[in-house]
Amino acid sequence: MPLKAVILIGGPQKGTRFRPLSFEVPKPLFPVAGVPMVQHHIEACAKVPGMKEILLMGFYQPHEALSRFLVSAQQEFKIPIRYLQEYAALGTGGGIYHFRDQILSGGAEAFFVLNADVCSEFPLQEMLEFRQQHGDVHSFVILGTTANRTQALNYGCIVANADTQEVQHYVEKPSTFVSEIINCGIYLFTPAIFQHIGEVFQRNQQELVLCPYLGEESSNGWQRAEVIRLEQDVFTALAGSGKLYVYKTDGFWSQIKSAGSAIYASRLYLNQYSKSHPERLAQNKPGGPIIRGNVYIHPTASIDSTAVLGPNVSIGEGVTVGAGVRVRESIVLHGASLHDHTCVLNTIVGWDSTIGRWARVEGTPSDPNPNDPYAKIDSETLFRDGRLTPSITILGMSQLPPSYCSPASGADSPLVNPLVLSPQAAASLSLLKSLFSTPSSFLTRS
Ligand SMILES: Nc1nc2c(ncn2[C@@H]2O[C@H](COP(=O)(O)OP(=O)(O)O[C@H]3O[C@H](CO)[C@@H](O)[C@H](O)[C@@H]3O)[C@@H](O)[C@H]2O)c(=O)[nH]1
Repeated sequence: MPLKAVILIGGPQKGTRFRPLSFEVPKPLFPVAGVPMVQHHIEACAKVPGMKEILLMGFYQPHEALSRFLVSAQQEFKIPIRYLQEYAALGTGGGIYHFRDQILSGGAEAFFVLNADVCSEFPLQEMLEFRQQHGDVHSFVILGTTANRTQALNYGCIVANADTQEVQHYVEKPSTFVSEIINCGIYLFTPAIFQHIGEVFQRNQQELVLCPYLGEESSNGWQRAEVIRLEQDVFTALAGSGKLYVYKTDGFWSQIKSAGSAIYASRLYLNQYSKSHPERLAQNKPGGPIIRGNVYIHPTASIDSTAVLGPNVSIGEGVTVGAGVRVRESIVLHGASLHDHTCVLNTIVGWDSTIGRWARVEGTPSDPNPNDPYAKIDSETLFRDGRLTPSITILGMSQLPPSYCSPASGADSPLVNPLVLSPQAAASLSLLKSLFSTPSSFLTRS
């Protein structure tokens, strides 16, 4: 069966809880377990038999980093991968409706939609099989998992028939308890979904005709009608109609909203590597550093043989790790340098940062409650009850990466456009530059 996949990558106004890291690279390209966050999605989609094309959909201006990533992913996974840019944030349903012809081109009979900001085992094949067994061929499937009663309120909540798994009731982020089964942000649709999204679009348009002032916020009323949320506008209406089913997974799953959740997601993916990519996990070797648990080291990194790394450590491209260094539960991003005897725990060390000799950089883990099997990571608030929520430590980068500072090169790629920064974005980037150049020189003690 010809299949497609759409990965919703959002845009620059999204991912605010991921700052300052999302200022430097778009959040979907942030490395998790050594590879860009969305590469895990792409890899899972590329494995599904019949997959014809993978579409990344968002409202980022195309730029060099994204374009380079797409070219290398196409080569690695041997499947067409394109970026479709929304002219504005159209919501989780508006973008796929706007680009429906592109999604269905080539005769796709079904397609997956995946939120970029989740990490998962991505049981896509299982979702296909589940649909064969439980629904009719035109039914839609949501991937669901179990959360605890309190945390479920932060997600889309699903009430399903216990025998058939048909969704009877769907409420997006309810204010009181509805169900422990939550929406994982991974869906299997057939082309028939566009009729349902189309109905919402028509309704939005009619509302605009009746109440034209509704369109005043946006420069254009059409745009407002095109903003559609899959969850509130479509799933809520589909629940109870016999067309929407939930496939529950016990496999690992987490949102990646805050930078702290990137360390947790890295741990989940590194665990998975022992089965899926053992070659990506560092081994203890004579003359090499001491490895504890799951560790990813980029082949270009230079690690002193007396360093001790792990568990859950990802070391990026060109990183230098000196003698006697200890790193645990951390992500060290490309170009960073950890001088001799530094200790780095529960931290993200930003691109090109330098940590001076004997420095200790330590954050507080923001893991889910280990005593609750259904606990999810809490990434909602920086402050709770007026107090700063303890979290991982983040060192920003010491200078802006070339891909963000200079106009794009490589005119042969169709995606490459000169980067256009709005005045606000340019101002915040220069503010960041000044803020983050100071701490990393502070940390250098040679
Ligand atoms: N292309 C595009 N992508 C978007 C847009 N708005 C959001 N996204 C992408 O869609 C995903 C969901 O984003 P949010 O709107 O922030 O929703 P959420 O709070 O993460 O909740 C969603 O995901 C949960 C699971 O992680 C679900 O439980 C919940 O029901 C909902 O689907 C993210 O990957 C985000 O980048 C948009 O206008 N356009």
